[in-house]
Amino acid sequence: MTVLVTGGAGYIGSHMVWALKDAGEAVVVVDNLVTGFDWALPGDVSLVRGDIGDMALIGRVLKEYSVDAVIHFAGSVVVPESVADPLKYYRNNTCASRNLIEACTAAGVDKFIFSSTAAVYGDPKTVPVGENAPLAPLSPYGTSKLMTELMLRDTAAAHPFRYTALRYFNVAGADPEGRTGQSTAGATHLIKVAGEAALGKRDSLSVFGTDYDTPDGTGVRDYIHVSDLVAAHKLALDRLKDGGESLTMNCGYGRGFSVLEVVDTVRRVSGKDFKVDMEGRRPGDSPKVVADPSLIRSELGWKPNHDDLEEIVTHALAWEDKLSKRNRAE
Ligand SMILES: NC(=O)c1ccc[n+]([C@@H]2O[C@H](COP(=O)([O-])OP(=O)(O)OC[C@H]3O[C@@H](n4cnc5c(N)ncnc54)[C@H](O)[C@@H]3O)[C@@H](O)[C@H]2O)c1
Ligand SMILES: O=c1ccn([C@@H]2O[C@H](COP(=O)(O)OP(=O)(O)O[C@H]3O[C@H](CO)[C@H](O)[C@H](O)[C@H]3O)[C@@H](O)[C@H]2O)c(=O)[nH]1
Repeated sequence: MTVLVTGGAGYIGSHMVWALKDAGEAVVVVDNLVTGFDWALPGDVSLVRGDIGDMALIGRVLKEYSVDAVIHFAGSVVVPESVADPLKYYRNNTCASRNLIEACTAAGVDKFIFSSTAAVYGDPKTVPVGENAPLAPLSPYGTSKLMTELMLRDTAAAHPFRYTALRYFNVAGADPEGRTGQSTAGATHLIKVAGEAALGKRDSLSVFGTDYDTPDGTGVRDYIHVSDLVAAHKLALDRLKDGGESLTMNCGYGRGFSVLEVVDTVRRVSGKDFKVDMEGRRPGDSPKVVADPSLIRSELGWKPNHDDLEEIVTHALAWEDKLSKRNRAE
């Protein structure tokens, strides 16, 4: 029995594939390589290059590889881009996921794990935010993911189909063994951008918004190490295999750091100073988003091993350095 990882050549998906291989699971990846890289995958993993919205292709893959569970990472991920180009997000996140889910029900694949996001909460009234908080995304990205959560809920009510939706908070860092990391070209994520600035790949970093109602006026996020996130998926997969019912859970640590705290940490860990420009707020951004992780801890017995901003930044910088050497060698 094989696990299909969609978006497995991307940042988080490639970490998942390495972790599944480490656990001895058979894996097949479907990725169109729009933002992913085939070299991020272990050499012996099958990569089917194609679109998750292509039902005929997905149907063939589910059958040919005897897939019994899907972990669905493929999608478009940049909040401000979704504000500028909402229909891209409804096409590539909502419509493509719809087709993928239908292909699963048609093939009788009944276990599904979905990459949702803290962006479904928008600007939560209470922080840390629990799963029962009002869902009010501030961006088409968040709405496109919430719509997929709703499709999963309705599909599970109508078909023999069980899912786990994990609402990730801000994923960062890289594989501690240095096998993969975030390689996204033109990345917009704070820790990635700060790492690039520290290594001289960018001239400066912009801080988007300095007048939020937060201790230093900059946005606060719950940064979670990608390896802890991937471990939560493995626990969720095992739970579904044991017959667990559908669940939606936050995946974060329960504490937040401001943009300026992240910048300070990157400067300290790298030993490199870089220029920081104070700018206006970025469209679609929440002031403060921090997880209440009680549910995932109790349901999955999830215990993070890397809840340390310095460690997250250390691994992100180590990968950034490796990526520079790789790009120079090409
Ligand atoms: N990075 C974060 O902080 C974060 C937070 C919350 C949720 N997520 C979610 O996690 C998932 C993975 O994000 P990531 O940061 O690894 O992004 P990424 O861009 O590195 O990975 C996405 C992968 O999906 C592939 N892809 C995109 N559209 C596709 C399609 N239609 N068909 C086939 N392949 C396609 C890309 O080529 C890429 O390899 C996304 O669904 C994202 O919304 C990420
Ligand atoms: O160059 C930058 C980049 C970011 N920020 C700030 O840093 C914080 C984090 O921004 P990111 O772009 O790193 O992440 P987001 O919180 O916007 O979104 C990320 O986390 C979300 C979940 O919280 C989503 O799921 C989404 O996929 C993922 O991009 C925000 O306050 C943002 O304004 C800056 O000041 N400068």
